[in-house]
Amino acid sequence: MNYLNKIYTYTEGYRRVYFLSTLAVFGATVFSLLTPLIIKYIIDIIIQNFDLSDSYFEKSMDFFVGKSLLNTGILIFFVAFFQGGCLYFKGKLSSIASEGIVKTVKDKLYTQLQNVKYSYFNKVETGDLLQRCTSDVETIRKFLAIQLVEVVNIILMIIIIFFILINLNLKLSIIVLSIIPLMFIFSLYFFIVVKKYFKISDEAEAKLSTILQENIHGVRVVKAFASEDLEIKKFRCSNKHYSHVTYKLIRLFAYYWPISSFFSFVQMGLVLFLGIKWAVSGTITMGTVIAFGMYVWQLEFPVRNLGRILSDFGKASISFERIEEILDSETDFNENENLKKPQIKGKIVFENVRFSYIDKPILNGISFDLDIGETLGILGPTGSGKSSLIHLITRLYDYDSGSIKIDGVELKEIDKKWIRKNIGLVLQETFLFAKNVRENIGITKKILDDCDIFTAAKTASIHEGILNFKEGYETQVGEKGVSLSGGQKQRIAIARTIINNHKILIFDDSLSAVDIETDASIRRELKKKHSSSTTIIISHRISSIMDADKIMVLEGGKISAYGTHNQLKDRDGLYKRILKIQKDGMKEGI
Ligand SMILES: Nc1ncnc2c1ncn2[C@@H]1O[C@H](COP(=O)(O)OP(=O)(O)OP(=O)(O)O)[C@@H](O)[C@H]1O
Repeated sequence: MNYLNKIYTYTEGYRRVYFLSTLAVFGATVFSLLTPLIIKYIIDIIIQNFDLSDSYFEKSMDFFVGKSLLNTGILIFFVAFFQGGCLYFKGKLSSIASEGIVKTVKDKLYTQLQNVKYSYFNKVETGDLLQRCTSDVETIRKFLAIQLVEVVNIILMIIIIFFILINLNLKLSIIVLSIIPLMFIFSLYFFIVVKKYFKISDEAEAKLSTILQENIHGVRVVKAFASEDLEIKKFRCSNKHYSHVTYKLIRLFAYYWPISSFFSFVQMGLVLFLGIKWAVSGTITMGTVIAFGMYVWQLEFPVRNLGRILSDFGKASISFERIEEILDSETDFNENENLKKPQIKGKIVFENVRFSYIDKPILNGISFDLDIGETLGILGPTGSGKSSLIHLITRLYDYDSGSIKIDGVELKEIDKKWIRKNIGLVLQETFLFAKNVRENIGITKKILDDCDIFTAAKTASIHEGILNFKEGYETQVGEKGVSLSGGQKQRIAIARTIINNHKILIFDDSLSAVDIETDASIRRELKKKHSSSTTIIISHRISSIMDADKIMVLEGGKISAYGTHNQLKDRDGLYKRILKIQKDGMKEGI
């Protein structure tokens, strides 16, 4: 029930509406339970002309409607009208409350996903995350809007009917009501069994969404490798597992309904058999038997539905746990930390920096320094730790030991958001948003200024290219728009980064998809317009880094060579070898 406490915390701001909706439930329940008593009054007092009993209800009826059938009919009409009114308000108010609460949950989820640690996304699958943010949230909405209110309704109904039946006839009510605990225990047992299967089913559905999402995302790779058959097989296997689990759930429900029907039939059978027998012998009135029958009938569906609602409680609790897992995950930003927000000028000093992913050592004693406005080129084989190094500068990961200072301030003492806002990073993988080119370039700007956008695009050597698009800067990119070449996407991503005139610029292999000439032109423009920015360029292409003030060769997480192009070009080692390979390749026109 811990999750109920948590849900309670989310109801803040909507508790009054929820309370009013509970009152409406109460009203609807009370009105719905009046009808059988009125019918009993009609049969016993109006038709059979029995004497009034001691019951307050019959005395009140006699006072208000007398023995008139017409007046009683009008009363039934009003009871139905008020019951309908209460049901309307119940639906309306519980929907307002549940929608409001779900909105809060969605806002919290989205904010949390923006703030979770960068490393969080290494261990979660996108399909699973999407499922948590959509169908799990929907399960919570249904729980709050329908099931919770329904449970209150059923419990109220059982309590009120219990008191009415006891007052009508103690013996018959004990026999009839003794079936309810059996039904409840059965429902509870069912709920416990089914909860396990709901979790398995949710996980299977998430797996299926992940495969689907991955496949749609990577459809080009699948087609290029002609691996459609393999993908279909993978999907079918997952789909089979999902339908197997769902089938198990359906089978469990298929057992549930006949068994709970059996309980209901026994209950109704007892009322009819004993009630009519006692009515014939004159122990109770026929009106009482009919009222009993109506109450048992009224209870039948809610009590039978209790198991289903309880099982949905199970589903909601699983969904809630899955949502809580996201909300409880560690975030990157701690408001209480009160970290520094120094003005960033661009001096970077690494001293004996070591870093590992959990227990996998990646960087081993990295030391170098960069003055304001200097350019560092980093070269190294795949997996040597180049990206990891720049992830440390932006505090996407924190170093284990050693020191990184930005303008003399220890990096770990600088606010993460602040440092990221002050560093322009072009990532290795280019991602563009499903917006137009103009919006993509200015996505980090509050106000889109065309002049800034054009300047950034010109520096990234993409301005002319954009103007050649049919709709120019208004051209949609991303899923709905035209397909851009890899180089065009990279250059838009570069423009998006440099538009902010950061004092530190980092390019993580972000010129790999452009030709050598464009690469040189972009670097020339950068030097001209961002000469005061400290720049780090990671590249596998010597020509991209040869003009840098300093060049670092990274091998196996260690600096194997450090210097200028002139110092490294003749020194034995990786740099010289790659230079030769690339020179030879150019000569051969590769
Ligand atoms: N999130 C991660 N968790 C665990 N290991 C990781 C993670 N990211 C990278 N690695 C590992 O760290 C090592 C260095 O990776 P990194 O991305 O820094 O290399 P790189 O030099 O940038 O490679 P490339 O030139 O291919 O981009 C690799 O062995 C990689 O497998």
